[in-house]
Amino acid sequence: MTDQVELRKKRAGEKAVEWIEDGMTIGLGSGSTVYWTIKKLGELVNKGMKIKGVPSSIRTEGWANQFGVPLTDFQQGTELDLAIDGADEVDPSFHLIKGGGGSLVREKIVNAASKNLIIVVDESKVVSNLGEFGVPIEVVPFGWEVTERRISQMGCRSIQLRKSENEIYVSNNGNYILDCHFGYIENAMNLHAQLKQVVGVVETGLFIGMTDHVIVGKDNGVQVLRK
Ligand SMILES: O=C[C@H](O)[C@H](O)[C@H](O)COP(=O)(O)O
Repeated sequence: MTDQVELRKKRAGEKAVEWIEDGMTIGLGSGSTVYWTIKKLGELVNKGMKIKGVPSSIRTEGWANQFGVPLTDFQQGTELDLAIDGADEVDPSFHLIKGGGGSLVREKIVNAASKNLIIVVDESKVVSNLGEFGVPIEVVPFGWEVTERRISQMGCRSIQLRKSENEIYVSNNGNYILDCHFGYIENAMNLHAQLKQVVGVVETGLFIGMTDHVIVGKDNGVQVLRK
């Protein structure tokens, strides 16, 4: 990754803390852009801000611990005021493809539990149509081959079982991920609904109608997109 891309991610990630207020409970998304949010949030906590975070991945939990961001979980009747998360693609309706880092299920649970969702991205993630980036689909390992065949019959142009260093990638939930290219997606909500009907599918990386604001990191600053 170039320094310029990293700078754009940093700008977007850091900007998001401006929406965080004392006393809030925050959903902490996953990925290299949210890393900057968590780092900045750690600075604010060290200066006395009182917040708690609910992490959406084991990696995020590690960063929160590293930067001194206090954590909580859903067991304690937690209500999330705000969630901040990254994305792999954002379209003009703020529909998203997420899960490039494999955290889609926990991210969707955290984001759906939050009153508001802010997405932080570098400008390369803002697209006119979803679909260039394959849709990650988390599936139960048992019978994944059958699940894959069913999804292939749904207009999927290519489908790959995600691997990491030649081993099958296993999500934080113990599941596999299929990366599915459908070409440009005309109706993301329909596609998501159809995929969810397939036995063995746990969740899709299509996040529809959840996002309130998008913060875009650019070469010359940040842009805040509002609905
Ligand atoms: O599973 C990973 C998440 O959906 C990430 O939020 C997404 O992949 C964007 O990550 P990054 O900010 O590293 O591009």
